[in-house]
Amino acid sequence: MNFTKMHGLGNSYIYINMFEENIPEEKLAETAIHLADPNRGIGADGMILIMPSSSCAVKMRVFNNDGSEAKNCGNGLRCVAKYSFDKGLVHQSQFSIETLGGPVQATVYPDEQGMVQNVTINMGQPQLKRSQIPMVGTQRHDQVVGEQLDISGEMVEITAVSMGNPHAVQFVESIENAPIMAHGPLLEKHEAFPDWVNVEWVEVVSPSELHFRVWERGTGVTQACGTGACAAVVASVLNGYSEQDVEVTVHLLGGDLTVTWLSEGNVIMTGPAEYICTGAVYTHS
Ligand SMILES: N[C@H](CCC[C@H](N)C(=O)O)C(=O)O
Repeated sequence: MNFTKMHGLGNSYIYINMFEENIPEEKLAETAIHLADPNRGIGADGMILIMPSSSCAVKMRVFNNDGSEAKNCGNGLRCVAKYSFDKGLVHQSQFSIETLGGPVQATVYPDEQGMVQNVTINMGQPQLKRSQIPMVGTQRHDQVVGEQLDISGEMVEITAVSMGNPHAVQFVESIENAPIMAHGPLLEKHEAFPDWVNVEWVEVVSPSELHFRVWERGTGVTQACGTGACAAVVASVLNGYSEQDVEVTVHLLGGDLTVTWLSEGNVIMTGPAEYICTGAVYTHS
C-alpha cells in the first residue's frame, strides 16, 4: 500500500490516498496502530485517510496511534489541503473538506513553483455546551469555563471546548513547569469525559500571544495540536485573557500557528504543512 508521511509543526501522520488505495473498515484501527508504530511500522502520531466525499471536495478521517478515531485534526487538515491541491484532487485554491466533526473550508497559498507551504483552515464554530464537549457532571453552568476538576486528589481548573474533538484547557503561570506527564494521562481518561479528552496547558504572554503544550487523546505528548491551539484561543477569550477578532500567535513545541476567533463565530487557523516522504508499506493480509 502506498503512503505519504506529512507533518504540521512536527505532528506527523501517515496519509493514505483512498482514491487509489482501499483498507477494509474493520482493518482501519489495526492499520493505524501498525503504520504509526516506529518499530514495526513507519512511525507517526497516527493515520489519516484522504477520501472521496459526496458533500465536499475531499473527506478526511483521522486515527490516533492507539487506533482510536477522532472527529477532527487541525494539523491533519492543513496537510490534507496541501496534498489534495498538489496532487490535483482539487483544482481551486479554496475548497471544502468533510470531517466527522462537520465540513471546514481550506485556503492554500501556492508559491512561485505552485507548491503549497502555508494553509488557512476555517475551522467553523467551537462547541461550548457541556453536552457538546461531551462532559458529564453535576455542575450548574452549561459552559465549562474555569471549572474545578479533581484528579486523584489534586484540584485543577479547566475550560472545555470542542472543535469537533474534545479539549480541556488549563492556564498556568509557567508552561515549562506544566505537569504534562503526571496529569496528562489522568485527565485524558477522566470520568468527567465519556469520550476521553485532549489536554492542553497555556501560558498567556499577552492577549495576542500564548505558549502551549498538549497531551493528546489517543496519542500522548505531540509536537503540536491544531484543534488544541484553536481550543486554547477560544478558552483564552472565554477567560478574558484574549479578545475575539484579534489574531493570536500560539507557540507550540513544534512551531507557531496563528488563530483568530472571529466575533461572527468561526475560528480561523493558519500554519504550515510539509511532506516528509512517500513509499510503499507491507500491510498484513
Ligand atoms: N488526538 C486528537 C486527534 C488529533 C488532533 C491533533 N493532532 C490536531 O492537530 O488537531 C483526538 O483524539 O481528538
